[in-house]
Amino acid sequence: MALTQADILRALELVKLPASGQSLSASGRVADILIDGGKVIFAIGIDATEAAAMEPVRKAAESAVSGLPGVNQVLVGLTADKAPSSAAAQARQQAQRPTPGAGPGGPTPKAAGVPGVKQIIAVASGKGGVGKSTTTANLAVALSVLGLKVGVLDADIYGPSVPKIFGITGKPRLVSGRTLAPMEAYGLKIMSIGFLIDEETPMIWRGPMVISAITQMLREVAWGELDVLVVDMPPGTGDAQLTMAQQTPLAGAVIVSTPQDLALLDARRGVAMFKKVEVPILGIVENMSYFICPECGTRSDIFAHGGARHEAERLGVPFLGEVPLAMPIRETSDSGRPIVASDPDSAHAKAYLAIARQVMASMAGGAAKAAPRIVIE
Ligand SMILES: Nc1ncnc2c1ncn2[C@@H]1O[C@H](COP(=O)(O)OP(=O)(O)OP(=O)(O)O)[C@@H](O)[C@H]1O
Repeated sequence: MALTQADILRALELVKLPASGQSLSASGRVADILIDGGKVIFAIGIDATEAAAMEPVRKAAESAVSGLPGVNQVLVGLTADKAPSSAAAQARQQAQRPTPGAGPGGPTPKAAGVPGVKQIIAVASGKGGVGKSTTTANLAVALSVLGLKVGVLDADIYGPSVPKIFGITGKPRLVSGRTLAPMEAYGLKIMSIGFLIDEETPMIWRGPMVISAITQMLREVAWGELDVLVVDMPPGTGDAQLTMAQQTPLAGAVIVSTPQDLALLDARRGVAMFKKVEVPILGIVENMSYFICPECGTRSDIFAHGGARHEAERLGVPFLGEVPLAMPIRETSDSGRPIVASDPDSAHAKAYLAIARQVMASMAGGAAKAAPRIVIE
């Protein structure tokens, strides 16, 4: 007999919520049950502040449903559509804000959220394809060249490309229990959501898995001691991105944009999203800013370069620097050798190093505190 949603809900009657003792099925929190042959996927709705407390419930739900006849794979995600209460957000903010004047190389800031990791920063973009992952990778290598211990967490559920940019093949190995060893490249510790989510998992099922996957990548990876963990966020400003920004103990966010008007509108939305969850903006990077002809050396400002600098000024957030549209950046990024690692003396690598210095300065200064209120038009 084919499995039905009623079978799933019956199995979930055995799973109790820790606070109330109510059964998970009766709580009304189970949503989006999808049954595909022997594969079952569903979400458990939570308040964003409950993520850690509800993780055992998620695991119990997974094992209860795994026990049903005919089930051969179960994926359960926690989803939060409510922002954490403002008191909780404030407490989180205070705990994470770097001590004034303390960069990642300086005195240890208070609770960074993940043991051993001093600061976690996000690299985000309001839309896809603007070069966010290329920027993440080169910024991470540049921070390491500047003397920091750096990790990269690829949280781009829609197109995890960090393994490719760093030329990583294979999967991380288990070190103990559920703890995974990060992969390593160019002296960085690297973990990607691509290692955890099956490539064939349809996009609509990825959203519900976001919180569990992020929690797992933050807490169940042996990161060791890091000065900074750079998170490559999924592009855009939808629910998945907002949930992720809430669930990751971020010290700040870098927004990548191209100079086009449309991309800048998206960048503005990105800035607004982080403000909403009270994550400081470290600044905006203008990628594919201008083009230098490799034949004649002539510079062309294809999209009226300088738009992002102007936008940053308008929004009252730091402008971190510009990166040209350049063949060597694309070639090295697409062949697993980020340019800052493979050609550190090139002008392009220097552009990323200058941005990394700005990011360090922004982190040390507690980011854009005096930014004006942002209204999305
Ligand atoms: N400054 C640059 N010059 C030339 N090519 C670039 C530059 N930045 C990124 N690229 C290229 O553009 C493509 C998209 O870049 P990337 O994957 O970093 O973007 P993304 O914003 O992370 O995309 P997605 O939204 O798909 O995750 C890649 O082929 C990359 O090599």
